[in-house]
Amino acid sequence: MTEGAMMADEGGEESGPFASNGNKKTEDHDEELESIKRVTGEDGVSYETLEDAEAGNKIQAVCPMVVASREVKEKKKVISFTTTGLKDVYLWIDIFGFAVLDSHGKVTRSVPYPMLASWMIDNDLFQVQLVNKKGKQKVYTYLTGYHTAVKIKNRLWEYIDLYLKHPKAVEALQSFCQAIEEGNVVSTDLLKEGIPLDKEAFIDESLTKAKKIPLGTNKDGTPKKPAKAKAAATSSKSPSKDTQNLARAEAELRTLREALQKALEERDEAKEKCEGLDAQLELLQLESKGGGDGGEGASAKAKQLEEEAKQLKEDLEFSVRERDNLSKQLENAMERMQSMESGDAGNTQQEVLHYQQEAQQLAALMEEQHSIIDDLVKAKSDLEEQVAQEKGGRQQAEAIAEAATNEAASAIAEAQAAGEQMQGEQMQVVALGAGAILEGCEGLRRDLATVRSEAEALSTAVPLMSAFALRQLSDFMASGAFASMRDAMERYKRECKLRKQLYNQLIELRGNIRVFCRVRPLFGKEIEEEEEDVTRFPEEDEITVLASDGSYSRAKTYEFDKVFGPDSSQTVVFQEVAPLIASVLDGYNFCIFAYGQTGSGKTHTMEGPRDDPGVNTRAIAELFRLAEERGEDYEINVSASVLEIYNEQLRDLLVRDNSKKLEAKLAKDGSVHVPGLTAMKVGTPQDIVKVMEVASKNRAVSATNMNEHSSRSHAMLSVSVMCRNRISKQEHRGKLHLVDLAGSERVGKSEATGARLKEAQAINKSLSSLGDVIQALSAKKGHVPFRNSKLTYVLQDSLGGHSKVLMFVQASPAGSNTSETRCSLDFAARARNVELGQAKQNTVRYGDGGDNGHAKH
Ligand SMILES: Nc1ncnc2c1ncn2[C@@H]1O[C@H](COP(=O)(O)OP(=O)(O)OP(=O)(O)O)[C@@H](O)[C@H]1O
Repeated sequence: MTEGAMMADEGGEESGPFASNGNKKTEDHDEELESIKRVTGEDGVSYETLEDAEAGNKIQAVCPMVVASREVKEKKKVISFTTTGLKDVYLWIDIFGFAVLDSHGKVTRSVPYPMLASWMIDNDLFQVQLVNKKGKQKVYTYLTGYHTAVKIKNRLWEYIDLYLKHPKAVEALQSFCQAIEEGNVVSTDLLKEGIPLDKEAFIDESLTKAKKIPLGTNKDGTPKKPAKAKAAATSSKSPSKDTQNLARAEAELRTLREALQKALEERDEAKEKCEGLDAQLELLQLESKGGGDGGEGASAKAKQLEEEAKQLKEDLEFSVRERDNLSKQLENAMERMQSMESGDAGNTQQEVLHYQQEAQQLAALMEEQHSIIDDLVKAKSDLEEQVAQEKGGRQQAEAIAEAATNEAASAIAEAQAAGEQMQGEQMQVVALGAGAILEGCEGLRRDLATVRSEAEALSTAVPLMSAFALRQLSDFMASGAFASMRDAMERYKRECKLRKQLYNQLIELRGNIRVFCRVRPLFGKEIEEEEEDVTRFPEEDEITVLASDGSYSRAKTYEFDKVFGPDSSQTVVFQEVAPLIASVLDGYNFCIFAYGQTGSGKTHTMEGPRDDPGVNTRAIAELFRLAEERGEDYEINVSASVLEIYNEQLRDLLVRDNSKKLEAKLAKDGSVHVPGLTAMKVGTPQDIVKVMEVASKNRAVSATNMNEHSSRSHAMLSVSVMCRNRISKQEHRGKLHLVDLAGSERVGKSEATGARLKEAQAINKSLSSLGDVIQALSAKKGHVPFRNSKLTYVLQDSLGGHSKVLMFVQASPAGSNTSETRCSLDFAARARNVELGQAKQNTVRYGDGGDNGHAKH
């Protein structure tokens, strides 16, 4: 502990935070301390006091003499003190004493007190550990604002500089550094424990503090018990034990004081000796410099004395260190006694903890402020940069503008000069031009006369030439050449037809899905809004879709089995379907479905208007026509059912109450049945119209808006045909599915909410499942996901079960529908690649127990 503190205790006197020892050698010290006291206040040095002192600029200021290092580990290196902002600086400062400054900041006196206390600055936390006037160690924590912290820090650097300039301070500092080197430094904080630390432990302890861990750790580095708890534990002990402890501590203290006193005496003695020897040495050196006979002897003596002095100095240093150790032990003993007398230590500890908490909060705030300041600084520099750039740019622009102005001026001048010259030249040009025009007119007049005479010649030649041509033509037609040309043309047509037939046969064999594309005409609103028609038909059975603006930039051409343009009538379309219908009578399953976005004409193609029916009615009429053609030998039974798939539920559209739940079932032979679905017997083509009407009515019952509803559900008209050959006793059972799918553009659209969202999701699910099924079929995958939706499940025996399939891909020609049209055509192109395999005929001999009653009436 400090000399001063110890002596104050001894003498029973107290003189401020740093007590005097009453020793005559330190009398001056006492005075100095008194003067310090005036500005330091009762509790020790506080920044505010210094500030006040300086603000008045009258009285002397007191500052701590410190050694500090930004890196605690480099504590011994006290030379470089550069400041780089507070943020990342953990500053550990040890006070060696106090320097007294005058109003100009000059050190007038210094009072070195090595190892008196420690200061720590961590951002806005400014902590001072001092020894109060009772010689008791106390921690004072000052929470400062950012700017104050900066000032304190800067001030400390100033103090350090001043301190280092002061010879006494340097001396103290050197001994301190040496003490650190030798590992004899005792942390002030750990003096309480009376444990002298080695250098490493000291550094570790310092680092712990720098990291803001509550003050005080045990020797092994574990956190100490809070003082309060300690106090509580102590209070629970019996009073006699406390008394014993106190007595023991007093005895220890006495012993230590004695030892210290002895050490001090030894030191003073050694110092005196040393000073005497120094004086002698000086004298001898002077003598030896002066020369003479005795020079050599004197010089030898001087050397010997120098050796002695050196030895004594070392002894002195050793005793100083010894004394310091003893001081520390003494301080520790005193501390322990005091903590037994009062709960002060606990209070201090609590105080420290409290301040540390507040400090942490403030540190967080500071952090925030720092980042704001950093942002502001950055913004400022950005702005400055911008301003500089703009300045540069403006200067450049001004230079360019000036150059342009100059150029313009010279151009104007040149233009004026040229203008004047041109006026004369222009006159000449005009005169020349007029001459040329006159000449041209002359030439034209001459040409006109020639043309007139030629026309007259021709008017007489043409009748003669046409008579000649007619004669030639009749000769040619009469000749064999014309006949052979006509033959060639007919042969070509036949070839084409044959090729088509062969192709169809190939399709038939492979079982490819046939794809017919039909483009509807632009209608009403689209014409009004002058929408672009983006479809072109470059070749037969080819369609090109242009970009939405009608350009060929992203044109894509598709080839299908048949392509019908907007002018194609229902009759023309059906002509292509009709040949396939016969297969139903022969016991084949045939599925025709229409795919496309809403309003692309699916219903028009499949159902069509009453006065111009579509595929459904025409197909059934064709069935009856073919049956009739087959004559008496055949017995034909036709029945129809209409199924709707709405929101992934099956509905029977031939009954009024369609609340009955229907489920599709897959039979062992791979055919799909819907148990409970009504099948109506159809005897004539007109009957199918009635069936359609019933279905339409029942569909309308469950929907507020029929048209809207039709776009959001799939409708499937299934016609079952039983055709018996009375002679061969063969029975063919064929099925014709006619499917009008929901609008495909709903796939992926999700803006809908509530009921619409549910519908959209259901359509999405079923059509994407259809896509997956098509994909799996075209990739010839082993597993085809028919079960993923009701639609694909119902179509399983058409798409996967040796059925013939025809797909109508419907397209809108409007530019606004380009992307939907492309999607539909891409989908159809994929479908066209699907090879379902050769269709299977369902034939039984009805006399052999085949089931006849598959139709319900
Ligand atoms: N080829 C065509 N010739 C003349 N008009 C047509 C043609 N195709 C469709 N239309 C007309 O276009 C409109 C929309 O056609 P349609 O109702 O058949 O479309 P859709 O694809 O079935 O629509 P949704 O998916 O909503 O049921 C109807 O007024 C229909 O008469």
